[in-house]
Amino acid sequence: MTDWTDPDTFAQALEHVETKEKGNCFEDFEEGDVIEHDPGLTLTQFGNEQWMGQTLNHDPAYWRSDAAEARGFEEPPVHPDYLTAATLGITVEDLSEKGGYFLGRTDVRFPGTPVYTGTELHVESEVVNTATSSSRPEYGIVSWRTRGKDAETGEVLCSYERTNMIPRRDPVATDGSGAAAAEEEDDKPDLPEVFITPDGGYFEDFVAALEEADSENAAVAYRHERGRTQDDVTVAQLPLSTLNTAKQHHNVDVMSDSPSGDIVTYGDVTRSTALGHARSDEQTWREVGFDDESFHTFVAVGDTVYAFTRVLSAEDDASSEQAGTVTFEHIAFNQDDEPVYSGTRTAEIQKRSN
Ligand SMILES: C/C(=C\C(=O)O)C(=O)SCCNC(=O)CCNC(=O)[C@H](O)C(C)(C)COP(=O)(O)OP(=O)(O)OC[C@H]1O[C@@H](n2cnc3c(N)ncnc32)[C@H](O)[C@@H]1OP(=O)(O)O
Repeated sequence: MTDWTDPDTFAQALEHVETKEKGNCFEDFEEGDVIEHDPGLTLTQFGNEQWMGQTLNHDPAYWRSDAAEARGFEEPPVHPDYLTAATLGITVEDLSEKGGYFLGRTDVRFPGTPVYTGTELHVESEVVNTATSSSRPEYGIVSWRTRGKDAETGEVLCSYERTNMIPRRDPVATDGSGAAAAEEEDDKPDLPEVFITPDGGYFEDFVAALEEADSENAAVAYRHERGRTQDDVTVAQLPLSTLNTAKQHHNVDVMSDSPSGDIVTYGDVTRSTALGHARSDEQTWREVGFDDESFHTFVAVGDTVYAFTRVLSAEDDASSEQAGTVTFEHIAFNQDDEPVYSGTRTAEIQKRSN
């Protein structure tokens, strides 16, 4: 009788069997397709606190009732970074589990916030674009519009457009024009002469720094001191806690043979950590949205995520008298000073006068 667990026999069996595949390839996506994601999760206090704790998002309004009430919340709400990460995590099984990297995201908005713990999340995505990668014949580039909804009321809580590389079933011939164009780019830096750091983290501090920068060849740009070295918790545990099944985060065996050569940090962990560092140096009132987010290179276990901020504009038009609106560009970078993430963020920042 054949012993299927004999190593030689088993190796032969493995060679002959089919693998029941998970996820979809590039060819499976067509513009206009709408995908209702089956996974869903309850946004729990534990999940919220685990995410915020590990990414250094320690703003007391999300942890303590008195601080929450002082900011106009009924109770400590679900953090927008956790809501975003959970919305995306739920989509991975259908959209990107096959592999291929999260390249970028834009138009991240929270129409239904504040969201409180206990809310059940139901997510759907629509394919908005499919494109050939001119530099990587084994991949295509797909963009989806995703909406995370309150499963009970249908209210949209979080919405964004995201772009990934997705493996093709069949590689195509490409002209390599993408890479060639990149090489031709004139990359002479055009940095200002002066870099200004705001005196504090209130709205008025950002306004004053921008006014100072306006009068000379200067930018309001600075780095944050905190760093967070990536470990098993941030790389594997946090994405799985959002039901993100991307093999990039938890399958060392498969990833040893991939462009990164190792498991890598979930893009939402990288950006939330960098944003946590930035927020620790400001008086946030509310998060408004994020645009033009890009993931430039991999972050792996042992890498340290730091943050750099450039202040782009400040307007006195917030939803509350107690705050003003500030737009930032945040760049997450590693221990070798390489940018790993960048994006613009609009947030309402408390006024000192209140
Ligand atoms: C949730 C999740 C996974 C999931 O979801 O399951 C994750 O968290 S995973 C971890 C987070 N993620 C990363 O760790 C990736 C970091 N990144 C890189 O390591 C490099 O980016 C690369 C190795 C992937 C590629 O390297 P690279 O080939 O040198 O990169 P590029 O040439 O810049 O991009 C190639 C083509 O993507 C086009 N492109 C780039 N960015 C955008 C954008 N924002 N929108 C639209 N198109 C874009 C580009 O225009 C080019 O197109 P062409 O092929 O046509 O030229």
